[in-house]
Amino acid sequence: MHDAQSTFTQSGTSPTQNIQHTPSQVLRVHQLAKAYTNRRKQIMALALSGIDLTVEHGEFVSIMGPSGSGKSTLLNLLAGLDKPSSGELWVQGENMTTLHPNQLALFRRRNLGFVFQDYNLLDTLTLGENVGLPLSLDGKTGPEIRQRVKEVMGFLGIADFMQRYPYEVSGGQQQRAAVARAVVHNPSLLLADEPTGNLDSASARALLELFQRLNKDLGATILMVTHDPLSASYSQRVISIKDGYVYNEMRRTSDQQQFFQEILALLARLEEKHGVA
Ligand SMILES: Nc1ncnc2c1ncn2[C@@H]1O[C@H](COP(=O)(O)OP(=O)(O)OP(=O)(O)O)[C@@H](O)[C@H]1O
Repeated sequence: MHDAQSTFTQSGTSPTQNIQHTPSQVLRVHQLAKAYTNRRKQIMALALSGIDLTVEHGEFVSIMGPSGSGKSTLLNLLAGLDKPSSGELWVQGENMTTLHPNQLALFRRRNLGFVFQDYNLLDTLTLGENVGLPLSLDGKTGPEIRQRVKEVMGFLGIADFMQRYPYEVSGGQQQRAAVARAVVHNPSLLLADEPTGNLDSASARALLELFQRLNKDLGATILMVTHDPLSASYSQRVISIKDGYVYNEMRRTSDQQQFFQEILALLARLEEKHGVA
């Protein structure tokens, strides 16, 4: 174990003057590092050790990597749920690492949408109420909320289930409602953590096709963490991470089947390097 203070500067204190933003970038991550420390500030795990990446407006990007490579840690930092040990991240040109907690909470609510593996819907609310929640929290009026909820649930093919409770619909329908809730406020960036992890293969494909439609038809910018090469083949770019740094970036230049084969080959290389036979 190392001494955390000797390895990292505090977040928000590293120089940012030389970093160039372009308006087309929704997300920019510069030298992001995260060490988990114990109470004595000794490093227990160096989960991320200097990640650089950007996501442009209208991109659909996947993050892949072996177990323990730092995917969840990265997503938690991007979501503002945890603080980096060093480095910076900007969403829509705003440096999230320097925002005051209250500003950060508001910024996350307005600019980010989240989809989790286990849906995270509130059981005491109908699907329609769940979907409308981000708008209610933002002080929108009843008619405005109803109109927008209807529109988004219609686009995602679940308008008929508006009055049902989560336990009255299938897992695939719950996940669509979770996606509707994540995009109802038109976030700058949709973050998805293993969104198909609890779905059967037909529902998983349907959900990924919806992600593609959100991306292509509505211009949604999506960053999805996944273990699954088939899921990743629906995106346009795959960023793989290994041992806490970016190992490789691969852009889809051919059809989905070919991209799927390229991702399988990449994963085999990643696992070789990891010492897995
Ligand atoms: N709260 C924590 N405290 C200490 N170490 C942690 C903590 N969370 C994660 N780690 C360590 O950080 C490293 C990266 O973990 P992380 O969960 O980000 O990986 P992952 O790629 O998401 O893994 P998986 O695919 O298995 O979910 C691992 O070595 C893990 O043991």
